[in-house]
Amino acid sequence: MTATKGLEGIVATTSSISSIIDGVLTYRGFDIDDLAENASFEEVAYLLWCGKLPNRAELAQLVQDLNKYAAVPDSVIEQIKTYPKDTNSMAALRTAISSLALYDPEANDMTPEANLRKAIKLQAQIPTIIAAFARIRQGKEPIAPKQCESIAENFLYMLLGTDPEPVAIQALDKALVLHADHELNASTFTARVTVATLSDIYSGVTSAIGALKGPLHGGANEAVMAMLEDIGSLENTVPYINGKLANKEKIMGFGHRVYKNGDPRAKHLQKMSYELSKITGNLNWYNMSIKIEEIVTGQKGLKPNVDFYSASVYTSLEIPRDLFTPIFAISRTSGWTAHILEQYENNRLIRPRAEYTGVSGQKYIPIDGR
Ligand SMILES: CC(=O)SCCNC(=O)CCNC(=O)[C@H](O)C(C)(C)COP(=O)(O)OP(=O)(O)OC[C@H]1O[C@@H](n2cnc3c(N)ncnc32)[C@H](O)[C@@H]1OP(=O)(O)O
Ligand SMILES: O=C([O-])CC(=O)C(=O)O
Repeated sequence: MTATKGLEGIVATTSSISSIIDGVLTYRGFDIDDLAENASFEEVAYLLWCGKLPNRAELAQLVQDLNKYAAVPDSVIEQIKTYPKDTNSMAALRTAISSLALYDPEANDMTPEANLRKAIKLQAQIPTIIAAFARIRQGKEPIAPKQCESIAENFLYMLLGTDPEPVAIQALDKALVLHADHELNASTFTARVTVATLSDIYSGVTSAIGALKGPLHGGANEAVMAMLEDIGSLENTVPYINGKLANKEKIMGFGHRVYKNGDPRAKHLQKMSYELSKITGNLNWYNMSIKIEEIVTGQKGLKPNVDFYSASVYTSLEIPRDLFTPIFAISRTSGWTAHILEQYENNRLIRPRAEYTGVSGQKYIPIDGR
């Protein structure tokens, strides 16, 4: 038995949800370029869960359900109030999502109808939790969700406390479409492994959030912004990045396990970053990002991934840096839960093998003899 480091190139499951063959990302057969230009996040979530685009009545029903479930149990909000004020935002989200299960009477109901309903509940409640956490740590009361046409609008409203501008709603909605699913990425694989033991959907999403948190995966978008802030100016960009590359340090937001010729989502986020920067009148982050891309692609051949330009997009939307990865989680909840439903439909325990590299033949020595 020989191990493949990082399971690179291993095909671990079949799935009909999304595909990244030949550098083209599709959700249920629809090209991401088409969806990014035309679909709302709610249409995409429906597509991922149900395998087809919703008609008007189906979409209206989903929006109604998302509004119905968006409020989070008071006990969960009270618990968030007890978190230390400097809690890591992904740790807070992970803990709060896990505790949601305690208050859902159908948490352990494994019927397909209950599981789809729980997927919709999680999709509705995760934005509310993140916005509540963000306000509570500032000493403010959380804002209850209102009846909205979109998760993007409701989230910005609950986070910022004012009705968001249409341009901000559209930008966040498009970012959610772009992040919704991505074949067997690390967090989705994690979710599938968890529920393949026939554990519940809350356990699957809680595990997935833990995997998304890391800077080699979803945590990279926050790390990109930290890097931009550390660089500070366009003049400092070239020496800073050259220094990192000379030290063989990774540049966050570049490279990908599967895409070697570029991530098809990055161009959309780059365009959004430019357009939003023009509106805010601050092109600094965008110009620095372009310069970084020039250097990293020029010297290492590495292309920006989905996390790179999303950092400047979210900053233009006045979203605090440590909420970037939780926003990724809002979007990816649709993909995680679609994969969880698919796993349940045709389940088998996921249990690979390890190539043993330890010592053998040891004999027990009584403790006083060691
Ligand atoms: C939503 C997402 O999850 S997208 C990915 C988000 N993560 C990041 O942006 C973090 C930065 N990028 C990386 O760490 C990697 O490119 C990953 C984790 C995304 C993919 O990793 P892998 O396929 O395992 O590639 P691995 O880390 O082995 O890198 C291969 C080589 O390219 C180099 N490399 C890869 N990414 C980078 C980078 N961002 N900056 C500099 N060098 C890099 C590695 O140092 C390594 O070089 P070596 O062969 O000389 O040792
Ligand atoms: O697929 C991956 O390895 C990471 C990624 O781009 C994603 O999760 O969107």
